[in-house]
Amino acid sequence: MDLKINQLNRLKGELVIPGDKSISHRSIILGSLADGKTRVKGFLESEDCLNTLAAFRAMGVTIEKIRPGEYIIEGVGLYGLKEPEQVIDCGNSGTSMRLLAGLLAPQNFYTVLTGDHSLRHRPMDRVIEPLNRMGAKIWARKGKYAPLSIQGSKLQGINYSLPVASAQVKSAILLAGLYADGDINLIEPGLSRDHTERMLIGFGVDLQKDGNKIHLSGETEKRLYPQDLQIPGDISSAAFFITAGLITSGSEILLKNVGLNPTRSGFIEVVKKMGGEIEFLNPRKMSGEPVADILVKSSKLHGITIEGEIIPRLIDELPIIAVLASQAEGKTIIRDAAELRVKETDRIKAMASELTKLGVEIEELPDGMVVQGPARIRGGVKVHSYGDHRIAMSLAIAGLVADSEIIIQESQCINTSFPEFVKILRSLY
Ligand SMILES: O=C(O)C1=C[C@@H](OP(=O)(O)O)[C@@H](O)[C@H](O)C1
Ligand SMILES: C=C(OP(=O)(O)O)C(=O)O
Repeated sequence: MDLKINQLNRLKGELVIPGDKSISHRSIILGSLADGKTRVKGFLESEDCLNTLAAFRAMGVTIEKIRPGEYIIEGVGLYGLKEPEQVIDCGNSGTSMRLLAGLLAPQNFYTVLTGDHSLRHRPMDRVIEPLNRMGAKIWARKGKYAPLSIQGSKLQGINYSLPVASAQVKSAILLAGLYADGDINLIEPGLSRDHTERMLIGFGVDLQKDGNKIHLSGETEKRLYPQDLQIPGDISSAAFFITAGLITSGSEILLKNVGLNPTRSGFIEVVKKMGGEIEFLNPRKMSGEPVADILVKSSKLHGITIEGEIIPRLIDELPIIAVLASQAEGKTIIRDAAELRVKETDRIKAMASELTKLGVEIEELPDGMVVQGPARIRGGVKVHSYGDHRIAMSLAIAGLVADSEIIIQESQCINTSFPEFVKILRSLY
């Protein structure tokens, strides 16, 4: 489907950003494993999270929709999942596949996980390797790719230094660890999003975290207690509209209820460093996560260097940061972000090729990119999403400052993480 975007200035208004994708996945997983009813409000009804939800229904969990975004999960306890009759289809969602691989490895049944073309070409060996070391029996196409077949088995603990800062790998091991004989000791090379740790603790699991070290004892009997969860707005979705407010002239927008977990909010640090006018109102906590309303105004931005420990804390925001950089004075250099090459598409290559079509001077690095701003965005151009939701939305925001209409091809992938994106964008015209 083509998405047509026209120039837009003076963005005004109050936007409600939909629920966090990472937390929505985890609410279904942990709610299903708890003993009793968990109520979730603000659940993100995007394709990825609905795939996780469908997987648990297929494993015998009753999940009732009360109203949009509100669900009751009848948790079956750690040992109550049932063997699904069918292959589990994770669609486009790396989070679903990697977290489920960890959870399914210690069950007393057999499962097969598959996904769409993109997901079947993303590396799964990063979870298979540590899980098999714990005693899991997981087989993969070419040892690395989905479909994965998992024969549940008894697991041991593990001492493991993660080779990449990945919340999905960490979470897969912790979910497997709920069933393991022996301790789980993890060391992360850099801090990645810590929603799994916060939520496991919130559900009553005795987990210790000290900087980049995580300990889950194998001694204590594990049990998850049901919760009432309110999911904050997704900072990764908010980033598109924050950028829109910053780069269009005469704009002032308020984004309500945005999650500001420090392991996720590297994007905000980048905006401030580039000179963005951004304010935080009404700071509060929501289900153990820091949240605020964000006021953003059109700003004069300048280029910066983004590298090192901040990268995992803004990994999904790098495509939209490339757009932000295209409107900033001077050079923005992004390094240490080779992980972008193994997301839904190669996001370095995709942004470099599509922003070049729009007239931006952008150079691809093996682990990042260099963007020279400020660029005049060329109108009358067709760009491609590569089937990747974050590429599609980043290009749409670039279109707001284009000379004339641009067209984003294959834009339906936006439903992966942000089905309301186009509606919210149109409300600003
Ligand atoms: O755990 C999660 O919810 C996620 C972790 C990140 O992936 P990696 O763990 O591969 O870095 C991120 O890119 C993805 O969108 C969601
Ligand atoms: C990389 C992403 O998600 P996942 O890994 O779950 O497919 C994303 O949402 O940008």
